[in-house]
Amino acid sequence: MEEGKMDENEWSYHGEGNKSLVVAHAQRCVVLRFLKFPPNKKKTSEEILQHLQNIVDFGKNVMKDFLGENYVHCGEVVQLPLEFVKQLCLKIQCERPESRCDKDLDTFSGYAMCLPNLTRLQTFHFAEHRPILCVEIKPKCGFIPFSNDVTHEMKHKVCRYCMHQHLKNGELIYGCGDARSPVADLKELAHHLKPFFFPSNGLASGPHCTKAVIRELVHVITRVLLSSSEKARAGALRLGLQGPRVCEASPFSRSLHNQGKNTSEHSGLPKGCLLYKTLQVQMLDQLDIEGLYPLYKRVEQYLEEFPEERKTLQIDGPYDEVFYQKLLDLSTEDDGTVAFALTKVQQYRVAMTAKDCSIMIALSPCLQGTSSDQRPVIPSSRSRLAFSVSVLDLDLKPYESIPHQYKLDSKIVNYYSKTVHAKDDTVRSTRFKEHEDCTLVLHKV
Ligand SMILES: O=P(O)(O)O[C@@H]1[C@@H](OP(=O)(O)O)[C@H](OP(=O)(O)O)[C@H](O)[C@H](OP(=O)(O)O)[C@H]1OP(=O)(O)O
Ligand SMILES: Nc1ncnc2c1ncn2[C@@H]1O[C@H](COP(=O)(O)OP(=O)(O)OP(=O)(O)O)[C@@H](O)[C@H]1O
Repeated sequence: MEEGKMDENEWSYHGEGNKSLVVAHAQRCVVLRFLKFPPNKKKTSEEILQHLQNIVDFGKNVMKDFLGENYVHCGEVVQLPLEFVKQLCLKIQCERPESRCDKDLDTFSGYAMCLPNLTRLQTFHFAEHRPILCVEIKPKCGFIPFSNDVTHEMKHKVCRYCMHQHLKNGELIYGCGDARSPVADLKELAHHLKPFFFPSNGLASGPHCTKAVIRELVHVITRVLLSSSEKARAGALRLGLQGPRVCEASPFSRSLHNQGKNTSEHSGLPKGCLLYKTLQVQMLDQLDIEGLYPLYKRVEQYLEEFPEERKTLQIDGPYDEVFYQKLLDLSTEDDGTVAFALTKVQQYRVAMTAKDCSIMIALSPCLQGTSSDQRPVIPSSRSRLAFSVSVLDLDLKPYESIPHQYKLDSKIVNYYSKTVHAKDDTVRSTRFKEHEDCTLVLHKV
């Protein structure tokens, strides 16, 4: 990146989450990712640089190994002219959603991360002039807690995600049970998808067509998620599923029940695929927050006595090879040491990170008669689709968030048990229609 020649007009607002904001370059397939902070919580430039460097190191030394070289793009920290950042911030402000404006873009340090634009196919450095369909999925937690430390029976039946949605009072959209008819929205979605999936150039229409196109989207995404690249290995972790396999509140559970099937002893995911690897990292949360919290307090007590040890314990980095090697110790035998407690705390932070990452899938039709340039392809009814799959938002969750997670966990389960589960049967039977063989549940962003 030629920092001296930065022009804000070449960059446009791309998206943002709770902690960072992303702008994309108009021609080149790169994005800049800036940190965001609440207005009264400014950090020094050194702190921001360290934070960004930690994100890059964590991706390189930990996540690349766990998830696979091909899926993780760590990027690099770049220093930008302050004037460019200020002008860019002014330019994009009007495009930011109001709900995200409680935090400001960091315009003081001049540091940001430069990453490949993962909404593009990863083999091209410049924007291509052919349609790209991009789907971002947040694969929240993929297992039900199996830890013996879990005290709330409900946590063995219903997953945290399903329970949490009720506490958030989020509105379910495109779900089968909401008051509005999703038909018009689904029709519009299908209209946009037809050029990618429908054999007759999107000219056919009607409810049957809408359903077929959306089913094909789900089919293609599933195939991409279950695919393995040749280089993909099973990953460094070997954690087996234990306990109940499927969330009782999910449509998947109902569908298995209807088919008279039991939940399987294993995840059923191919070992080289990204979903399997993501699940393995999520399962580093072996003890659940209920088993982890006392260990966190053990570390805290030690740090109160020996605050200078915080650095040696690598609580705030560096996230290097030593940090990585310690994560591989899967033993759950507590010998009462701070070392054991620390390993479990660090594994929990990594697991929470994997429970909050996103998977970006970019799909583009292969032109007829051309080779796929050695890119992976997936067949669809209209043409073959070249695709790339990447993981993003792999920022290690902070040590400080553990007490919050502990309190939140209790709040989520108590709320669900008291307010929802009591009247659950009626709600569930109306929310998810029986005999639906594909369910697309989208949430407002
Ligand atoms: O608590 P959850 O499971 O709702 O996850 C939060 C996410 O909510 P969602 O994925 O929409 O359910 C939440 O995402 P949104 O802001 O809702 O887009 C954040 O990713 C948050 O992480 P952090 O505090 O920014 O590090 C996430 O918080 P933690 O992963 O730190 O719990
Ligand atoms: N390298 C990238 N290429 C393309 N789009 C990206 C890239 N990185 C992030 N994005 C887009 O920007 C959005 C916000 O980025 P990101 O998820 O990293 O933000 P965050 O604030 O860390 O998220 P969270 O709310 O989960 O904490 C993503 O959801 C994605 O749509």
